Amino acid sequence: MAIGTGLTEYLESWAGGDAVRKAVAEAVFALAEAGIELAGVCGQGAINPDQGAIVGNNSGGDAQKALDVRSHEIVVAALRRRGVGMVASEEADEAEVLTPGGLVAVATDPLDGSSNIDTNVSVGTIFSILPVEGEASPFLVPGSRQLAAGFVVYGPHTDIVLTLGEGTDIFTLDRSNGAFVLVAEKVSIAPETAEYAVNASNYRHWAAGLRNYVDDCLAGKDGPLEKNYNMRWVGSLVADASRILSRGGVFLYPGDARKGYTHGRLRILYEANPVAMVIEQCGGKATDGTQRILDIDVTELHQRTGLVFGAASEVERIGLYIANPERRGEDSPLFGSRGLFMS
Ligand SMILES: O=P(O)(O)OC[C@H]1O[C@](O)(COP(=O)(O)O)[C@@H](O)[C@@H]1O
Ligand SMILES: [Mg+2]
Ligand SMILES: [Mg+2]
Repeated sequence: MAIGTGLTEYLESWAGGDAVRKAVAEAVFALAEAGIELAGVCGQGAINPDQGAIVGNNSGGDAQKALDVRSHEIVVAALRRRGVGMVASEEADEAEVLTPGGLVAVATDPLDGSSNIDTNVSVGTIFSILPVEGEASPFLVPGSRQLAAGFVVYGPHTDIVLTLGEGTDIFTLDRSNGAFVLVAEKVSIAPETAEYAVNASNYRHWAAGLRNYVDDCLAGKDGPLEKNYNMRWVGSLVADASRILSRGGVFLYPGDARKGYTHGRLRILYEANPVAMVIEQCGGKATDGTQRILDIDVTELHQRTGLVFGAASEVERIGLYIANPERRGEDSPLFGSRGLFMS
């Protein structure tokens, strides 16, 4: 598809006469419609002072803001209008049937990064589109079953990052006419990087392998990795993922020793799986530290997972550090020539 193609033409041409593809396309249209509405709502900021108010807790135990609840309602209403069969959301304990007989189900984080909402930092809506087949839950399957996935980012511009399983493409909202326009096709992530993203305030809770990796990044050119690293952490997964799509890098949110953080913070169904599919479709990798995210069994809607994704070689390097903490990753062919165990 040519750069500048509208989302409608792009999806209609991809779907053709295939019933499941048409259902996927309808789900993406729904998410685009919800995205336009949410971009407006988020853009109001403090003009609407109640948005940041805490109104309860979601099933993950996170504080739920008024805007989280509103985002959930906007996304669910759009999916219902477009005939999506079922929805599972960060903001609802249970999955909900929207359209009996619908061919696809959507798992969503309706507002990712909502703790940032008052600070005018990019937030977004993450989505995973799965097939509905028989009576079994469409959600309790590995992420490799996703038909499509992506996220909408409400930042200086509103983007939809989308994969239909044939590469990852990016659309930007043209605010003059309300249409999403293809701006980047078949995005690729360079396998090597010297930029990592991690919430380093958790350092003391990490396992030795991860501490060793970050220590070696901090040692820069003088350490075993023999290059200077840069660090970035937005704290909105969609914004950190967008940066990695545009200029490379790796993101780490591992499990750690804090109570409730054994499997990290991020939820596999509607955060890690869709981001992992997007990243793999760019040639990157996504693991829980050692295991491929898309191969992990999902047994609960709000299941958590460690998440490491981005530049393929760096994700592999991090896996070696985690798997062999005592050897500081020196088994890796990617390790610098001055590894700690090398003469
Ligand atoms: O505050 P922390 O521990 O750095 O966690 C940041 C992570 O939490 C999240 O905000 C979780 O998403 P929600 O805002 O949807 O709960 C991610 O977007 C982000 O990567
Ligand atoms: Mg989130
Ligand atoms: Mg959220």
